[in-house]
Amino acid sequence: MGKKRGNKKGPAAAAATNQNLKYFESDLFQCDYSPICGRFLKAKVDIKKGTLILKEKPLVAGPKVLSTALCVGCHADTLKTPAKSKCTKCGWPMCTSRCEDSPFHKLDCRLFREKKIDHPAEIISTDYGAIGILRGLLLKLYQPQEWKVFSSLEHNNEIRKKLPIWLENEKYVGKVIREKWGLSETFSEEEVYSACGVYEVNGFEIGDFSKFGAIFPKASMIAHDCIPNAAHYVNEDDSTLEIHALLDIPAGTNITMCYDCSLKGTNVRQRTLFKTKYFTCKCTRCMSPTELGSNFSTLICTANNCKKGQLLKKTEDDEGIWKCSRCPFTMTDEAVDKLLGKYQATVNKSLPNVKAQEEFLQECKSVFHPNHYIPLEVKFNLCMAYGRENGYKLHELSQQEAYRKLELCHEVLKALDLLTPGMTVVRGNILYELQAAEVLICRNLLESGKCSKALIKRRVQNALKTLVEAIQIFEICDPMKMLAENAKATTLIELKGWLNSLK
Ligand SMILES: C[S@@+](CC[C@H](N)C(=O)[O-])C[C@H]1O[C@@H](n2cnc3c(N)ncnc32)[C@H](O)[C@@H]1O
Repeated sequence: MGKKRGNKKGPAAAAATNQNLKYFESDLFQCDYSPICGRFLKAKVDIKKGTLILKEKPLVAGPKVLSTALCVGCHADTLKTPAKSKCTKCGWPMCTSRCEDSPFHKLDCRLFREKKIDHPAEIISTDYGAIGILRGLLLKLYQPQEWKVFSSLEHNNEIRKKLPIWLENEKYVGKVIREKWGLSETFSEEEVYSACGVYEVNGFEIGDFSKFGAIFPKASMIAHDCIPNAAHYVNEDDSTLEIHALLDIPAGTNITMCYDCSLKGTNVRQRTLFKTKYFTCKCTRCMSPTELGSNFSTLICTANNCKKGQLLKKTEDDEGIWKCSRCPFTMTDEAVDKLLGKYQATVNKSLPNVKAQEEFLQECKSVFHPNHYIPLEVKFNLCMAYGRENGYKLHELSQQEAYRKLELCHEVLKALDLLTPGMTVVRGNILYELQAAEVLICRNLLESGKCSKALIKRRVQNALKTLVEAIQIFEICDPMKMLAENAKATTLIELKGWLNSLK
């Protein structure tokens, strides 16, 4: 991680306090300001977990910087599915004439028409990636009220200016908008770079994750925390964003989201947050070397005469040295990152089945604490894979495999309870798999006659509760709503029926 980076807000954020904070308020929350994280949202009343805190339509949305060849209406990749049509008004490429109705294309369509700006002649052009930023800038010309909101959003220019991203913005956005499209009189350099920053710092990814970003001003006021109490989901059909409470949020408490990778270790989270949002998180989890006792980043000492001690980084240690708890062995941050990168690459690419994942977990034992995020990710994958992968069915699991699935689900849940408690989708998935394993075990036990009916009934009652909790989580998460409906219509009814028959 190298040197600590200060988070003190610069003039842009200070100026933002002069903006009408009321714009960002609702019955449930108010907007406040701190010199460390700028504006943030705070609960006005007690908010119960599962509550819909906010539902918002995008202020603007468009392709992300560096996107190539796409439909300017629906943003489909026209390299994969060639554009068959053109916008009848501005002539830019579109999949079909239906894409012309896209609300996102209105402002750029008007400008391209008025200024006679033609689409790039080349099939592959990164100019398309400047359209998202242009759409933000066009609020200045066509929607001044919305421009006030857009231009008040945090851009972190003071930090971005010193990073390679600034040159990338200049090459792929500044030059395209101001020089190629001839808009240097219309938009100053400062405005273009600030709009780039607003997208980077506040943008939510929707649709094809790598290509399409949107600005939801109210949601973007929510501060980051590595143990968040709220989460967002985007409805892909109408691009609305919903924020739900993952936990009970008492009145006066900050509403927080995890901007990225809550299920990674501190080194990875901090690096990603700085790279994408330009700040260093100082939440309680980041400040705790053991990540609040979870050992999510803890390594096992590999020194020949030790192999037992735990390797931790003291967060106040500027040099980023990892020290063994039992011997003088140390590792640098760079060496740790290299090690993590190597194991993460294996997890991402070369564990094709349950057997390979179980073997990998054995290998991990000499390097990582059992709760380290890398073995934990594999354990999560295994929870989902046992009885599901490659066409092999849940009821085909042996009793031993079902117990293994159950054990893994409990292990993962324990870590989630510490680090991402509440109604997260990950928790919903694990609960769903846990009840499935438990029900299978109970059916086998009943058949074998090795367990009393009363005990089996108690276990099935618990499995039912677990299933209900999983369904409640899926119901608030847009991409999982269908699964919730299916589970209610089938699994839940079957389980209740079975429980009734266990008299
Ligand atoms: C999406 S914006 C949040 C709204 C912003 N605070 C504002 O006033 O417009 C994200 C930026 O807010 C700041 N921020 C959010 N959470 C933070 C935290 N936990 N610690 C420090 N800065 C934070 C960072 O500058 C980050 O890049």
